[in-house]
Amino acid sequence: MRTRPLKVALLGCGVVGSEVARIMTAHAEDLAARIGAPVELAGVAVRRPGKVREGIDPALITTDPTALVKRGDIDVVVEVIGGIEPARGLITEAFAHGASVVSANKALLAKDGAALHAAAARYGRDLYYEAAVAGAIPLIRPLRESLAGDKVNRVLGIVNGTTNFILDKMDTTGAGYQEALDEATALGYAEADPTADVEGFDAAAKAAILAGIAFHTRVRLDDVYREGMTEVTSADFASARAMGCTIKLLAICERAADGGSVTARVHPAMLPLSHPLASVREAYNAVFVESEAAGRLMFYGPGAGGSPTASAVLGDLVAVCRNKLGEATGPGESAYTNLPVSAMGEVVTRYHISLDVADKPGVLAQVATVFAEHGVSIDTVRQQSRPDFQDTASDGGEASLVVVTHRAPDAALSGTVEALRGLDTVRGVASIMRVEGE
Ligand SMILES: NC(=O)C1=CN([C@@H]2O[C@H](COP(=O)(O)OP(=O)(O)OC[C@H]3O[C@@H](n4cnc5c(N)ncnc54)[C@H](OP(=O)(O)O)[C@@H]3O)[C@@H](O)[C@H]2O)C=CC1
Ligand SMILES: N[C@@H](CC=O)C(=O)O
Repeated sequence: MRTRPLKVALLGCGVVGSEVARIMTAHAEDLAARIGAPVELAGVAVRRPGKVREGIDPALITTDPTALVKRGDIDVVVEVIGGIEPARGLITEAFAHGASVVSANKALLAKDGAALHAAAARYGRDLYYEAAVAGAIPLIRPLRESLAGDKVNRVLGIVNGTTNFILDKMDTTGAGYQEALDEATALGYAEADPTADVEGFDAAAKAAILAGIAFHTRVRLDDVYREGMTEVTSADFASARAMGCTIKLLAICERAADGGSVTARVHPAMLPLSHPLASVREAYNAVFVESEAAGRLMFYGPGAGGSPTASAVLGDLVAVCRNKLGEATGPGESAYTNLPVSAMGEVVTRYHISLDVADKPGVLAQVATVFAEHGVSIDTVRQQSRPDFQDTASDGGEASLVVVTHRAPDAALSGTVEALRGLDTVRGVASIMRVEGE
């Protein structure tokens, strides 16, 4: 074993960084044995130097991450600050000053992954980011390396722990949205600004990364259709239960049947209780991969939290350190196909639409005609009178009409809903939710 240690600069010492530092110290001997050289924490960059940080030598703390990465003797930079800047500039400086980089920063990788990969290649360094998608779950490496000889056609996943935690609590305990979010934040799952979680930005970033790796193409954050989960109500859960479903915020990346394009989307969806992803509880993540030769694979585990995420960071650290010692780099970017990313309108799936309608003769026929005119085939219709509503315009009361469709293009469904809103007898569109799984 080499005795001279590899030097690691830790940028950020929050939920994830503090766990990385703790495990580096606690498992120093094991890490050294696996790498073939000891690893030494050479500096820890933070924003608030006065904060007590258990187990970290105060002499290592700095508020100048740029000076740390420019020192010239750093072998690996671990970036767990998050956000776009200064993280992006620091990673680029790290490459320029001789270091490889391990990052957990999905927001940055989804936005600027291509430029960062190009910079890493230019300087002959590694850029690893297993922790950026689905926390502790080994996913990037299996997709990039283990499935490199296969053709992945679909990736369907629960990739945000915070929203899965909230939806699970709402479903199983009847908890309110805010109560469940507060609990997820206290447990360290949520981002500093939980908007990124609940509005689906975090999952969209992960979907962009996953789609890019799975289909060997370039998918940017802006290519991902995104809907958050803040509008999901207890009434939606009741509708889902009536259909034998639950509701999950899903990231779905698909290759078109003709192989000529891909789509990536994030939105809440009803999922049959029999689907393996339906039983993913609390902040757990799971990703279902469908490939030509391997068939269906499922990856499951903790997707957020300091210690699980640190596990993925340290796995990358070991790999990058081994590459350093071997004076090699690992597999770089696999984006070589440059497939176009289709718009959401071209996505084909099923829909659950809940309408408030006047409860009088002919309404069902009117509604069915609108679906037919837009080429959307109805699978089931359920009507329920609503004694709580009084019809102001006519003799009848109001009814709730739940339509579940067969598979149809998203654009056709949007057209249908727009036309339904124009009917006098349709008082409102209470909810529209996609239905995934068979
Ligand atoms: N938390 C999780 O479960 C997961 C997080 N991630 C990703 O990991 C990364 C880190 O997340 P997390 O640990 O939760 O974030 P935190 O907010 O807990 O930690 C951020 C750290 O960065 C430091 N920091 C912020 N700005 C600067 C700056 N300008 N210069 C120096 N240091 C700075 C903060 O310093 P100070 O301590 O002084 O405030 C803090 O130590 C993010 O990219 C996140 O998306 C990925 C998977 C899961
Ligand atoms: N906020 C994220 C953390 C991991 O990426 C989540 O809740 O999944």
